[in-house]
Amino acid sequence: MKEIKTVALVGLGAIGAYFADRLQPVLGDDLRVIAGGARAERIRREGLVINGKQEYYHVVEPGEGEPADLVIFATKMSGLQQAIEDVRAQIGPETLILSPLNGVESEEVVAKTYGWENIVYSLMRISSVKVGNTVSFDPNAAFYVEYGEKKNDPANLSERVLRLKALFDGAGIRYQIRPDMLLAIWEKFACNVSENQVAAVLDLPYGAWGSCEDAEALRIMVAAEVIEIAQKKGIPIETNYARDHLDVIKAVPPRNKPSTLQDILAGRKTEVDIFAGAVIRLGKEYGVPTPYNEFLYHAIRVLEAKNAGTVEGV
Ligand SMILES: NC(=O)C1=CN([C@@H]2O[C@H](COP(=O)(O)OP(=O)(O)OC[C@H]3O[C@@H](n4cnc5c(N)ncnc54)[C@H](OP(=O)(O)O)[C@@H]3O)[C@@H](O)[C@H]2O)C=CC1
Ligand SMILES: CC(C)(CO)C(=O)C(=O)O
Repeated sequence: MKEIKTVALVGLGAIGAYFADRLQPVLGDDLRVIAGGARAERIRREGLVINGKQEYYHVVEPGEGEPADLVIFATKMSGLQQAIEDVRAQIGPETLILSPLNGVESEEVVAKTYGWENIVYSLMRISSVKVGNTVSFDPNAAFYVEYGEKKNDPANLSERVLRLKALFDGAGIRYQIRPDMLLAIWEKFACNVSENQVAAVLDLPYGAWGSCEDAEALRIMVAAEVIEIAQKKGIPIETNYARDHLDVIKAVPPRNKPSTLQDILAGRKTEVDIFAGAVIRLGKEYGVPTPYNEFLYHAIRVLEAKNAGTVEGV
């Protein structure tokens, strides 16, 4: 089995920092952080402070270098297309690709340029926050990557899943290889669409779902639209998935905030287009009405407009 010895990471933000933190100690300069222009200069000059520790990385500019064994996309969806172009020199016929962004579309976007052949499905079950040049996540929390082929038989994993497993084991990156990765991605999507968006509109931390019945009712109503679309697509998600997920949510520190609320509070654009935006589009395609997501889409756009200072009188 061919060892993964070189990794190109594009996106050194909240999620990218988690990978960088774990991969640099085992790969050294063979972890290449891909960045160009002012961003590259800033990363070279300032590095990144991860959980209080100053770190510096081997920065490789777009167009430089040679194919890596693995490319990890860790940008937001709004930056993914540019990242796809910037990482071109790092991608050869054998390069494995992970794009653990939220939403259900990142693999498709990457596949439009590089094909499906080398893409391994993935998502992040982690809560990480980047503010300025510092990233914080609980290093001891049971965070993990879910990854794998579309279908995975634990007794007969594919070679590339095993190559990634060896890398993650060596680097101390926790993971789960789910038997059905499309199911895993849609379960996470149901969480993000309901938790992130309701929390963003009502300014709620994670503690709300287990302690406030009305907040919980909204979470379930919004998730139901995603679950109905997923079931129409043939994804075997349980009708009660969101309700049953409450036990997992209760284990999240009650003060934690989903990333969409963090974006609103920090005055950044949110990822509403890959949450409610995608649900509305897919709802039309599969004949599922999505009124709660339509409401949330516009509500979050209003919050963005307030942040941008374009709502008169605010
Ligand atoms: N944060 C979290 O806890 C979780 C996030 N996710 C998902 O992971 C994805 C990434 O989120 P997150 O890490 O929070 O986002 P961040 O905004 O923290 O990080 C994105 C990083 O990508 C960099 N970037 C953008 N374009 C390029 C490019 N062309 N070349 C190099 N670097 C680039 C940005 O640099 P710059 O700042 O210079 O623009 C930024 O550092 C999202 O889809 C998110 O929903 C999933 C689970 C949890
Ligand atoms: C942290 C987590 C898993 C919460 O839904 C997330 O994906 C986010 O905040 O965007």
